[in-house]
Amino acid sequence: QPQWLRWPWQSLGGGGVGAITDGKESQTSSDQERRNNRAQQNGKGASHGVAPKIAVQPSNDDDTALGSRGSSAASSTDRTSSTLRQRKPDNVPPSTLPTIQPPPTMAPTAISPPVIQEPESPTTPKAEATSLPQPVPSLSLADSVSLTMPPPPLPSSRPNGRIPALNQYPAPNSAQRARGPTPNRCPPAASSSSSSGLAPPPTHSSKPAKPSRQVVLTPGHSPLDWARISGPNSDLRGVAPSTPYLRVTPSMLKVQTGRKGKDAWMAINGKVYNVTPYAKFHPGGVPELMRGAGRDGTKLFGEIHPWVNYETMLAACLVGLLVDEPEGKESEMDRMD
Ligand code: HEM
Repeated sequence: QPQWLRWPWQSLGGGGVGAITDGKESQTSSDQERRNNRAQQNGKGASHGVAPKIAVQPSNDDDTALGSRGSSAASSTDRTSSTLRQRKPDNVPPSTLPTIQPPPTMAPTAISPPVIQEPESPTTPKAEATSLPQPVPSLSLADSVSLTMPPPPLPSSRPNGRIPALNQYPAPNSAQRARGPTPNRCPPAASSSSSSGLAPPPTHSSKPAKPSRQVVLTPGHSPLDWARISGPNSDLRGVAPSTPYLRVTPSMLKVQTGRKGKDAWMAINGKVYNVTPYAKFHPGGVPELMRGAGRDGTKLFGEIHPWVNYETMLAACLVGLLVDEPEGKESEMDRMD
């Protein structure tokens, strides 16, 4: 076995340290230094306490020994493989050769050859990248026209040909619109006729504000309180629980006025409700609600607040359906009148 292949413990010279050399390399001295640094980094990275370390010493007589082989092309070709190969030196004495130090825990016969990988270190020179620049795509405005998304369709291309009208908010039948504009947001035309201030000019699109006719409800009678007690499982009809929905005639409705110990029934759109439990929760007050008691309040209700969802609010109070008077009964009632 040649001396240059022996491991340190095989008692080469230099204090029992074996030698590996880069041997017939074809680099300049600066290339050699870079490669040496890399080899030392690889030795650290690959060791992790297991793989043997490699310490490569520069061989200054490479160029003289190799002569014309020291071209840059040959150098770049050998660069990757030079750290993996162990080459026989030409004229280098053993004491100046690179050394391998096995980890102390490994037995001499169990040592595998050092594996050195090319590092991905950012310090590694990447001269090839700069010598082969990537073509940069041109980004002129004219070129990008065909690459970009088409513009959105114009408003005139809407299916019904109409743009959603923002002036339709709030909805025409909403409470906000019925109450008029928000106070201090759009002053009346009379006060804004002067050009002072930042208020926009009057639009004349909304009615003048009506004074609210809502009353102050007694504690425990807020809309939330009503929602709580009139839930889906509530029965506030005021009739026997097993009673089916009634067919309520006008004569039956007429006596349910809320007076003389009778509950107040009110018909709205063909349904008859017992509004007595709701009376103290009515934001318009009890007397206003009682205007529709004992009769068909559909017209009255619709004139004041057609947006109110009475069907949901009074579901627990539904007594039955308003039906026509039977023929005989009607004639009898007419006679009584
Ligand atoms: C036909 C009989 C009724 C009359 C005469 C009447 C009258 C009124 C009045 C004058 C107001 C005040 C409106 C305002 O703020 O200026 C009002 C508000 C209200 N009423 Fe009635 N009401 C009747 C039936 C009902 C019924 C059956 C319900 C419920 C199911 C109801 C629910 C409400 C609600 C929720 C409000 C507040 C509306 C809001 O703030 O937008 N009303 N009502």
